[in-house]
Amino acid sequence: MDADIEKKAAAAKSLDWIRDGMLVGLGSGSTAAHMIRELGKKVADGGLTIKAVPSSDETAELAQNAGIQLLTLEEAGTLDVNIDGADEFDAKLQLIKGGGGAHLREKIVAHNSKFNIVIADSGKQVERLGKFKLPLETIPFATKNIMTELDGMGLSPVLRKKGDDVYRTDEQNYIVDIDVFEQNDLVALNHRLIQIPGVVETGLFLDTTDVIIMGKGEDTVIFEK
Ligand SMILES: O=C[C@H](O)[C@H](O)[C@H](O)COP(=O)(O)O
Repeated sequence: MDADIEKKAAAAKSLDWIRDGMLVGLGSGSTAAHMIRELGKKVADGGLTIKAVPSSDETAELAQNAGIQLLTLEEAGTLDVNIDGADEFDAKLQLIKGGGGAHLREKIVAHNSKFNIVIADSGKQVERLGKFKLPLETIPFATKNIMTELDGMGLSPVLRKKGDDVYRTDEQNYIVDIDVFEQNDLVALNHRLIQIPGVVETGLFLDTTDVIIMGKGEDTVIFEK
């Protein structure tokens, strides 16, 4: 089944959780983009009034074009619900995110939301996280040394590029992708990674998710905590 059909199905279903007057976190990536366009349609129809906080510059532009009223996180404070995509998820509702380099702001938005919904196509479901390389957002000043340290930990770091240039996040940091497939204790690993000065955030979302809506063909399957 076409992954995009499943992304659309999951995105459409997630709007069942949105109520009038809510403050909504908007994730990033192609699945979140489907959700934002659908949300925009509901707002334009006049049936729904919400305000939203975007998790990336790209999402902000998309949401503005969809007619969704945006707030900064500072203005919003705590959000009622956040809807975002994922690169991988497992049976414990643990995620790898950051394939699009947005996981720093995404994690901040998730942390500041009362309820977190993840939307994904069925190709994102895995038995064990780590086939997808784990993105780390790093401070440019420290990145070469961080990569040497990660190499010493056997994590095969790769600096993300965009064409011939080094990829820059919305916060103007770098992304280093690492191999965590052989790692048995992701909680301990995450803790160790975040302790390295200059590692700003990891793409491991281990305990933020409340519900995962997975597209399965044109239907959806729901996984709850
Ligand atoms: O940095 C990007 C985000 O974490 C996305 O939510 C993630 O990469 C999933 O993207 P997509 O829905 O395009 O597969």
